[in-house]
Amino acid sequence: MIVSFAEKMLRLEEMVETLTLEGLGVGGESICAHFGQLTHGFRFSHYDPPLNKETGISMVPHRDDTMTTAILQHEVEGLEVRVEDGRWVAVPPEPGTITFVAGEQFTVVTNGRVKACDHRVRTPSNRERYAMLFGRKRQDGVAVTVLNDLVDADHPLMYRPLKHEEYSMFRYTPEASKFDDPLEAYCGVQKDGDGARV
Ligand SMILES: O=C(O)CCC(=O)C(=O)O
Ligand SMILES: [Fe+2]
Repeated sequence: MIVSFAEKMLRLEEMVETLTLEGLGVGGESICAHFGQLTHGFRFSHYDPPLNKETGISMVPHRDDTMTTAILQHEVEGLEVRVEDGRWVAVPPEPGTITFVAGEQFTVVTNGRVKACDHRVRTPSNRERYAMLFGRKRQDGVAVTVLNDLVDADHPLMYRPLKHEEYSMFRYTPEASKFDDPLEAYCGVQKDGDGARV
């Protein structure tokens, strides 16, 4: 059963990614080649009632290190996403709904056109909570690169190839926490006088 569920999730994820990439003008062959370099996995999460009853926060704001993450919330609320004006918006745990959040790898692939989604878990009702997550990311050993279709005179290359295993080690270091955007700091193409890492 879990295998057939995973297959369906994969098909759905491919559909969401395809629509997004096609919408940005990426051709079918590039999308196929990109999909050929991905892998996927499931995670199940259980949250005790939040330790801090006042804030209700049980997962701090973060960006995923995936291409995309599909999130299924089971009955109890919690997922919140940060929208453009900085407000946090709750995503209700409606039965049968799946929320897709873009991860940092998708920002690289789309040459910065799709920003990774800031999200967190906050459960004001202080209830125990379950969620299921289906993530898609680049296979180990294969760097994440910008899709050529998304680089042109109006959209210069924004990211060098991202060695994602190395980045995940850097990502949680004290050095990385100094940056608002550690991805940019790690593999952003150097702009005038800006101190991006090589
Ligand atoms: O539980 C959720 O709704 C989201 C969890 C999450 O963002 C994560 O595990 O990265
Ligand atoms: Fe997340």
